[in-house]
Amino acid sequence: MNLKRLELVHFRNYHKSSYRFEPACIHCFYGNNAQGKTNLIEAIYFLSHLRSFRTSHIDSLTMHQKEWMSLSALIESHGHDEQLKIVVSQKKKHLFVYQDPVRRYSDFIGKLNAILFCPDDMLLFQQSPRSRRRFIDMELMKLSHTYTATLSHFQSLLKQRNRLLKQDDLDDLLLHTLTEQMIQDEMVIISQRAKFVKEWMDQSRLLYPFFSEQKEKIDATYQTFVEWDHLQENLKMAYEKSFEKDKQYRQTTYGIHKDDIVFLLNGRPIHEVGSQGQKRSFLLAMKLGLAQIIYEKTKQYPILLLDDVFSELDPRRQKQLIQHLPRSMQVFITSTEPIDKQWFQDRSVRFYHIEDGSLREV
Ligand SMILES: Nc1ncnc2c1ncn2[C@@H]1O[C@H](COP(=O)(O)OP(=O)(O)OP(=O)(O)O)[C@@H](O)[C@H]1O
Repeated sequence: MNLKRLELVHFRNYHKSSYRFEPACIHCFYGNNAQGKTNLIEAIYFLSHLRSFRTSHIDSLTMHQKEWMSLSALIESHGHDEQLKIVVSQKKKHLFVYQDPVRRYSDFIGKLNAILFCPDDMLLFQQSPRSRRRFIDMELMKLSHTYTATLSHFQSLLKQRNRLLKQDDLDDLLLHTLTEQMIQDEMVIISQRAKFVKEWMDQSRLLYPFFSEQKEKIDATYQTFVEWDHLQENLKMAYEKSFEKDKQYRQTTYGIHKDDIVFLLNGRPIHEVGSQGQKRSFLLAMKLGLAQIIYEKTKQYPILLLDDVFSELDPRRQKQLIQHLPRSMQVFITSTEPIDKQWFQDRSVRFYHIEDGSLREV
């Protein structure tokens, strides 16, 4: 997959700019602090995920004193071009493919498939289970419409169930019907999440030795609230057991909305035992591993966004990262210093200087 053209209008500190990018090329952006490097990466990420990786306040993406912003992209996927556009106005997103409005987010997310690696990723190990579930869900949503539909159906059932549990004259029959339907969705979601984590780790494990000096073993497990064997019966039993507790607490106390992914270094949770360097190596292997499984599932690499990661990596890891970037993958890298051209060997690479929301090829 390639981003061939990007247009930003009133996006953060970009007034109105349009840029063309070479397919399968590494694009390096450098410039001083606060010039718009991360903003550019954020724009591409937003087109991919329909959300920012650094704010949940969508209005902060619009340039100060402006009423709206828009992002347009010409992408190439499996040899075909497609035009995507997002307009954000009064905190609402309006989506278009070519000129046609798109109503469902699921019909837009993942059309531009980008994966991001940024310094804040280190927080993934420490943050709440919710952010780890969200990470997995975003990736699965980009890969599967069935997953997106099932997850959204489950979330609406969960809301209904919680609303019901808050009522004084609780309808037991309705509660059981909703629970039955939730179990059906949960079976799909649990198996897809667990399968995805396994495949992801199988790839990441192969890449980890390139970024680590030691011979640690990395792994990740998907932890759900019931035992795996006889999943359906176990889910039923878990809900039956928790009915009274749910009624008492007036909310659904068990379910996949409490699941977690635990990342392990030599069998122990990495957030408890890992050094900063080990966590970075783990993340590098995870991000490139993710690109690899996306390639295996879709037969094309996603776009890789590397925001300010070079300042976090020692020269050996920087070099290993560049050398392990698949040749057909389009990459966008930001840094405060120009990156040494020799590191890219015979790879197609372009350099840009960013200043005050504007970029210039150098
Ligand atoms: N909504 C907005 N409207 C106008 N300017 C904005 C808006 N949001 C952020 N900015 C400006 O964008 C700039 C920050 O851009 P960005 O985060 O991309 O910096 P950067 O080049 O990645 O810097 P660093 O190297 O420090 O990470 C700041 O000057 C900030 O004031």
